[in-house]
Amino acid sequence: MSILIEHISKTFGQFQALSPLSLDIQEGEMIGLLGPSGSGKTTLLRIIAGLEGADTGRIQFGDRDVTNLHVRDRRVGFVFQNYALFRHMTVADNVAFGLDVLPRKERPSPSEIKKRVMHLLDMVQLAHLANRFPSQLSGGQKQRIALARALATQPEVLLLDEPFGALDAKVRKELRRWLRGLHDELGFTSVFVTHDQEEALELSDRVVVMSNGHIEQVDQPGALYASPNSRFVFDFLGNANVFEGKIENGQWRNEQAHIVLPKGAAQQNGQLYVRSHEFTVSETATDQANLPLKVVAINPIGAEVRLELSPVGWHSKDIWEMDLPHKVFDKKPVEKGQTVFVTPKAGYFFAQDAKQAEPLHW
Ligand SMILES: Nc1ncnc2c1ncn2[C@@H]1O[C@H](COP(=O)(O)OP(=O)(O)OP(=O)(O)O)[C@@H](O)[C@H]1O
Repeated sequence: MSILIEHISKTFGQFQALSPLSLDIQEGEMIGLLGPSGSGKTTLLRIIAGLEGADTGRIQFGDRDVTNLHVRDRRVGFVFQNYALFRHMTVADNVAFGLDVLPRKERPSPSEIKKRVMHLLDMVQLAHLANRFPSQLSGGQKQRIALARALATQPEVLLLDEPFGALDAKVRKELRRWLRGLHDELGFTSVFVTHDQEEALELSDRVVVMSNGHIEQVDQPGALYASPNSRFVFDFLGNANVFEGKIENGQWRNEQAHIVLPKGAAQQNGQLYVRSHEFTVSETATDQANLPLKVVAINPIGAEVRLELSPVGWHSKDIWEMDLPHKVFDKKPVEKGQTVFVTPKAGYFFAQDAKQAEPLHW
């Protein structure tokens, strides 16, 4: 089922939670709504669901205008972060719930409901827990039951609000893959809310990046990472470090630090965004850059070592982060308190008032 969102806006009192925004979701797509807290993700999801009314605009599911349709008539499945299972019902009864409450003429027979529930429990690989109560399940199991329950009425649209937010990193990753598999197998359309960029990039066909009640960018994960269209998206996706430079003799200068412009770069003041893996590190300045930084922390993170670096003799809004493969770090280990020099290999440059970044390579 495709979903068309046109000029949807929402205010709570004086507060504009959503500015008029539009979005076209294809049938069978998995869309991630990504953004910082308060950016309007949940509000948009609730409006799609029919749990919240919009002030302006309209929503269409396929050819059906559902703008004024009650939540129960929209035929969407929901999954929330906090499972929302009924504590006094068994797992099987929880999954059957959506079918049990259907109006009589739409409700399948008790034996058909039983069959469907067992099929769903098989699908989420928890048939052996059918007679347990929610309190006897782990968080990951509860969330899979919540998903089975949401799918029981065979919705064509599945809406998920931070579905894995309360789970630990490993279970979260497993459930993500499993959800993606289920989505592809059953072919429904999914919209999920997350503030975890890794989750959004890994799971979505397209990511909708939101801030302050509007959409900043909609793109496939790879395109979003390669071509962020604003400072906000750049900051929000991936660890970007910012060097703010004034142009002087073909260099960007920031107090004692400087970077030589790459060939072809326009001579303008602005901000250079450099991702945390796009540097080299050395004990002295290079011909290309003099960017001294003091090592304030060294953290092994998975396959890489992350250095936290504080500028020496120049200013930056944030601590810089640099990710090095263990092999590179082990060859020439640095120590906490030491001053090192970094040299960018690539970056994106935002000229003073420009909205669009220019990709740069040295
Ligand atoms: N019922 C409400 N009454 C008043 N303000 C609300 C209401 N619901 C949401 N808001 C406000 O609207 C803004 C957007 O909220 P929303 O829950 O959509 O954000 P979000 O991006 O989902 O955030 P989070 O990641 O923290 O859940 C917030 O500033 C929130 O305080």
